Amino acid sequence: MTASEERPGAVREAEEEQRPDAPDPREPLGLLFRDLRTSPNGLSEREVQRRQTVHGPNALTRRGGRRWPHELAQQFTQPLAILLSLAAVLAVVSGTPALAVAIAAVVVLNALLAFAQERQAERAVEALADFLPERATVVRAGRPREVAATELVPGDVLVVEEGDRVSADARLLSGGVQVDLSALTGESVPVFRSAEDTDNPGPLLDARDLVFSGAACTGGQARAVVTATGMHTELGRIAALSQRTRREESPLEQQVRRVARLIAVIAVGVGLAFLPMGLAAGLPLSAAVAFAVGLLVANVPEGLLPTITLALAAGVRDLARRGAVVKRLSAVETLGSTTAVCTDKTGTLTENRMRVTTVWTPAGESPAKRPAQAGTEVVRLARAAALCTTADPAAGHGDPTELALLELAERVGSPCVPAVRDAERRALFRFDPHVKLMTTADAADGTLVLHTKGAPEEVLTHATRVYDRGTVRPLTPAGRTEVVRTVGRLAARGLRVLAVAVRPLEPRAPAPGRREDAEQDLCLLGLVAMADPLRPEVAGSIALAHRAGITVHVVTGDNGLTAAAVAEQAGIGHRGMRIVTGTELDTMDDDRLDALLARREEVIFARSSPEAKLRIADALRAEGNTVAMTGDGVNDAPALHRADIGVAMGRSGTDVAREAATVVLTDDNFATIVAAVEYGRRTYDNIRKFIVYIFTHAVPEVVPFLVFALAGGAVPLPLTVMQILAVDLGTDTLPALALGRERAEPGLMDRPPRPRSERVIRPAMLARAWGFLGLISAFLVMGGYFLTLARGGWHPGDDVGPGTALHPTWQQATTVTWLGIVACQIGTAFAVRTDRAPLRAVGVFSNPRLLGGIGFSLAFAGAIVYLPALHRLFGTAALTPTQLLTVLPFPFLVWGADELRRALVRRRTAVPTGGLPVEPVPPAPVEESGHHPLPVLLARHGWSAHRLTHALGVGEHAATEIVAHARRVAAEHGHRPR
Ligand SMILES: Nc1ncnc2c1ncn2[C@@H]1O[C@H](COP(=O)(O)OP(=O)(O)OP(=O)(O)O)[C@@H](O)[C@H]1O
Repeated sequence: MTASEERPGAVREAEEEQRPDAPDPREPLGLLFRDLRTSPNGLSEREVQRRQTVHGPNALTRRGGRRWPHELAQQFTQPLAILLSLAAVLAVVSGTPALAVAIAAVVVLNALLAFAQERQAERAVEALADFLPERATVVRAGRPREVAATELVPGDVLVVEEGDRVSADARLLSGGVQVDLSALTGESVPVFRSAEDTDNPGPLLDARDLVFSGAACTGGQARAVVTATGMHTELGRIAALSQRTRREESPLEQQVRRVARLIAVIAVGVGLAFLPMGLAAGLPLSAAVAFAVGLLVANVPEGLLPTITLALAAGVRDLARRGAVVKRLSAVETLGSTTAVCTDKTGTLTENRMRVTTVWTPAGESPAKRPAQAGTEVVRLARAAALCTTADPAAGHGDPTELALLELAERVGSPCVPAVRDAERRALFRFDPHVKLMTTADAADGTLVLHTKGAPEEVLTHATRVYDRGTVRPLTPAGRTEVVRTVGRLAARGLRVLAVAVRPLEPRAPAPGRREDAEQDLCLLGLVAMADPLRPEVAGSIALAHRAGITVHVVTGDNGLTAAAVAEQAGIGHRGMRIVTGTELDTMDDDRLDALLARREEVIFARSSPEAKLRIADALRAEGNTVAMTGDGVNDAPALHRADIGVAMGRSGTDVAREAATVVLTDDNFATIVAAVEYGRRTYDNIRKFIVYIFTHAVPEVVPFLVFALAGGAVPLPLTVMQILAVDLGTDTLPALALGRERAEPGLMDRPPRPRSERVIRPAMLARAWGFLGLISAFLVMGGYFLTLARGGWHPGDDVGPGTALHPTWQQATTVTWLGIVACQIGTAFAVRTDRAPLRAVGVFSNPRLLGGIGFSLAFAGAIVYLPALHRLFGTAALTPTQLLTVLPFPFLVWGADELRRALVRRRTAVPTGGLPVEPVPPAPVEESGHHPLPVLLARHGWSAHRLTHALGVGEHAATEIVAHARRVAAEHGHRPR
């Protein structure tokens, strides 16, 4: 059975669309080269350009059909929309068609708004692809070079390596690779594909010498000729058939949806309960029903969910601009609750710009500055190290460690030309992060020499001899000790140390086929130590992370002392630092690992394997942490999946890691992770802000009805249902959206992380919305209403019905109530901009969107109050200047009251509530946690006297007070003394 027979009919149709001249990828290689008009040397640039015009870009185009009508229709079947539609039907039945039309308008407007916002959110996520252009290595005119994956054409010769994502369908020419084809087959176990396996009668996807676009290469290396690109690839055909999958709802959105439904149920209950009250107050049945419907509409938070989606999408866009590409909307909220970050060292904390600073051979240590200074030992070492590389500076690719070694060889006067090096190479065992070694077999004067470089302890394990001043002698225990001591000394300076060794093979002996055979009986040449500067912004970010209560662990393949020195420079380890090596971790059971991490010390996991990351992520999560974990290699993918937030390096990372991650850093920088946490917190805070804002208006909308009902007919209705709708859907919409883009509140990163279990709507928020801001607003608007009535000569019980003398006064009074609500909501918008801080701390005019939104509200309100055409619809009347003046102070009163409340809250909890405030100071020497009671006390909370005085410049007396305070704060936050 062939591949096409196996696949469904629709696939076959898609297949028929294939270009008639497309060659069969399984035909003999010679024929395939002829049909594709190419050769193992690849195409010329000119030919590539020509083919690009013929075949178009190598990209998938969406052919999912028009889906928007379906998506729009879905908005009308949401429970809240159905509820409101029922309310509209009720309004028709009760004889108030205007209200029914208004509610229907609400439903339609809301659906349109939600639809537009959903699409914008989707587009924000889709647009992220632009931030992560895929690259591919191709051989063109005989030379390998990196190009954008979209530029690939059939006939290109592709180089596929571990960690790459295959970007076109291709037939292997040489080598073998392990590929994960799950994107095409759903089967996640990697399969081996080799140029040698050419006998493939089965389905196309099973052909053992083919690789396909969308596959991830998890091991090996191969060259392959591209047979199909873009929509003609197997992946393209699947994409052509598949529908766009619906975006998954984030936990936050789910929570809010549940709350919105709950509130809707309450609203229905309240509406029903007030129906008899309305009747008792003397209303006719139709008016009572309209009144119940009004209450219902007032309480249903229709606009909440789309506004949240939009705020998250805005967060995604802002983060992308800041260098963190977030692949799921929900990641924005998870980022905000991060409690632990596990970071790589090289490239994330450091710049990944290596330079060899010291070379050690048994002849001594040398700074290896100029050829003249380099002895023959140094030159021999540098040459061996340079031969054991795959980097090519001219082609613009290569591991910085290797680039540094090539540069060293050049510096000491023995440059290594990559093309010659590669031509002389007979075997290559790439750097393996598990064994931490790399070995090559290179031809030299008719014989082969094995060159090995790697982590010193690993090289030492496989070395039996040492090259010492012109002679080869056995590596004695004393000799080993000296090497180990030297490594320790260099590593303690923060240098990355590699050992270099060789083994010449017997004349005419073949290159070893297995790594184990190559890496044995080595002759040690010496050590190279390289410096990799700390990124300048890292220390500040670590301090910020500490202030925000986030623990930073380093998980590195490097030496513990090197990592500790770098960590120390970065300020990691403020509460104490532990170094755990890979071997120690292997012997540690899960309970001990949990106990270690529960101590809240920062841990350096040195010489760790990628699998260790998975264990560490699990242990941290078991401790209740929200874990962000960085990674760049193929083997990091499981840990990136398992962490709450997998962070891949966009520049240096492999495609596989980028795919597994939730966040991709386009600048590989640790500082961006902390910035992303800050954005996450800010977005979450902003969502809470507009929730408070939207909830607040329910009170001044419900209270007028209550007063009316409870007054038993003595007080005329202060607010009409249409007026409620004008607030909910007119004046409140834009300010709510604008609050979603509010700046960060000062102290945002001085708070401890939000516990995972905490709900987005906290009781304190409801208390503030309903019990404080809402009540004040209700009090003010009712005051305005009665004042207007009284000024017009009204007494309780007077008839204000149409045709009576008091009717115009009543209309003006309801207008005052309505405008009062609008005014109070303006005050509320300013009040909710901060949760604790005074508004001046963020700037009264610092959110131009909000000012614009309020401007719109005012214009809308002006139209409703003064445009006669709208008076009938909304039951409003033009106000006199005096009446306007009644409403004028409302925003200031609401806002001012909340400023006072916040000032009181701040006084009650005067200290930053976060983890203890920490300055980026050098870690205290261990002896300091000695016998003096003060340091002991401080150390219990992660502080030492030295650090305290150093950080704050205070004397011992002040320090004592601070410690006492620190203890109180720590106790309040559940930090038990250790
Ligand atoms: N290209 C290489 N060839 C040989 N040995 C290497 C090579 N790169 C690194 N090493 C050795 O392996 C050790 C571990 O390197 P690895 O790349 O796994 O970790 P790292 O990059 O230092 O740490 P991190 O995980 O923080 O990025 C290094 O300390 C070095 O001794």
